[in-house]
Amino acid sequence: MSGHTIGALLLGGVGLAVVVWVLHKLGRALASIAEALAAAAVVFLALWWVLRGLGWMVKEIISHPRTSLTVLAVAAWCYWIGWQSLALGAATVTAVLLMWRRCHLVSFDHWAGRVVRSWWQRWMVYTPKLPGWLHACGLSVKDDVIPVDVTVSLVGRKKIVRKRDHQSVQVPRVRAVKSGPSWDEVRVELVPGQKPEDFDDAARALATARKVSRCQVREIAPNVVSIDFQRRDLLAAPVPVPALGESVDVRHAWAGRTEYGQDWYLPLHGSGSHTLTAGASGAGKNSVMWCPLVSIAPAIRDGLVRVSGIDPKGMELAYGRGIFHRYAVTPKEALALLDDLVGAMDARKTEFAGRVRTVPVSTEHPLELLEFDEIGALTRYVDRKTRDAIVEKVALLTTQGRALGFTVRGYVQEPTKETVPVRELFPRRICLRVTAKSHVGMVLGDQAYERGAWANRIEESAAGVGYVWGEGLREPLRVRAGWVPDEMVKALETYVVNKDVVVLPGEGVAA
Ligand SMILES: Nc1ncnc2c1ncn2[C@@H]1O[C@H](COP(=O)(O)OP(=O)(O)OP(=O)(O)O)[C@@H](O)[C@H]1O
Repeated sequence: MSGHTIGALLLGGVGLAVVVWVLHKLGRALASIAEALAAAAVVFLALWWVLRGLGWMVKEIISHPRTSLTVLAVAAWCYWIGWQSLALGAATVTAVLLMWRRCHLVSFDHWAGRVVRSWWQRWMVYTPKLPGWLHACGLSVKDDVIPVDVTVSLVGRKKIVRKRDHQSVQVPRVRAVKSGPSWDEVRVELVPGQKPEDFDDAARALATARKVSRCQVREIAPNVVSIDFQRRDLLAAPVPVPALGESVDVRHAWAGRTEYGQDWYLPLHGSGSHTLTAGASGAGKNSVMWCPLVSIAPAIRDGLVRVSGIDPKGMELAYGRGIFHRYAVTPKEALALLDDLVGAMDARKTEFAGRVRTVPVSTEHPLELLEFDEIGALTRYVDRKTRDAIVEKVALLTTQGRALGFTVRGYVQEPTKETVPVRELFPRRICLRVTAKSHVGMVLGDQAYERGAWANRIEESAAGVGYVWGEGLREPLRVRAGWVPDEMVKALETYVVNKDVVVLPGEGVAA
């Protein structure tokens, strides 16, 4: 080998060593850059997820403040004070709530029960299950435009893929759930492409999906409907009049049952005793009239309560004619009866003025109870002079009668101002089944319908069912008057008229 070749080989070897060394350095520099980039990506991703998590938490706290704050409070309590005291506190609160529920079910349900139940129904029933039910009942909107995925490869080629198996489906979102004693009101927000009528058509299918007997749909706003499910109905069957005792409280006469399955009482004397009951034909107005009379039967027989009846149809009260101390059918007779009552009231006023503030009920000064059936027939459909006189007398009795022991109970089919001009003078109103939504407001006042008094939706088969509102009731209360069959009216008459009869009308009469 010549010296020239050896020199070239040596030079080549050195050159290769330099190249390897440069590559080695380059590799190490690239590796540390890649490492730094990877570390930065990990930090960035972690930060991104933390921020997303925080954003989600803030959103949840704002949109569900009660649930989130409860969870936070429980977690904080467990962390700072310990779970034992939390368990003890929870047990104490539960015991207090149970006692409250036992002592006063209606106020418990209004302030606590329905809040917890609404929360439970929303998160355990409607939020997880309603989307599936809506979808199954055809109340979802499918996005028929097939999604297109665009992929850009490294070499710049665009690849278009149409996925047929991932069609998106939009389902109405649950906005709020309000759970009453019998009904759940679930407000949902419609998605574009839907209209409230679609929900009306699917109401029966939705009831089946929820496994309840009834479902109704109400339009709340152009894009919000309330889907109402009836969970249970304690007033589905007629309410029999229970066996009543000899002791009677005319301020607290048994009248039927409430939707909570509790007894419903009406005052026939004192504050809030003048009562107007509205209901379409066959709504059960007569059971609202007869039932409290049955429960105060001993007081009627003993002369502590004197019942007068105005019966324009000449049928209903005539069936228990013997119960009534005064009785009128024609407008002329009605006016004479009212004149007599107003005269008695004036006499009592003269006798007691300045001596007592409320006349005590006694046999000398009995509670005068006027049952005015079909009040509209005499305050609208008679000649003007008689009508004005009747309206004037009823107004006198309702405005001055309370403290003097005079109570008026009127019954009307059509509760408009023209039919019952003295409507506002009755402090207590009962709305049985009516034919128009507007009648609910006329009887129970503004907002009654919005707050759940859906008297226009009561079925014809549910005679005696109605709503009461006001007088300390925060929400309209669904009630059903006790069912008084004809035999019981006759038994009441016999008991009142014949002093030898010892069997109370509520006993031994099949309901
Ligand atoms: N509380 C009740 N429970 C069950 N069924 C009832 C009740 N009240 C009434 N009914 C049924 O409804 C029918 C009609 O009732 P009711 O005569 O009281 O109606 P109404 O409102 O007075 O009608 P109208 O104004 O036409 O006289 C009764 O014959 C009875 O079959």
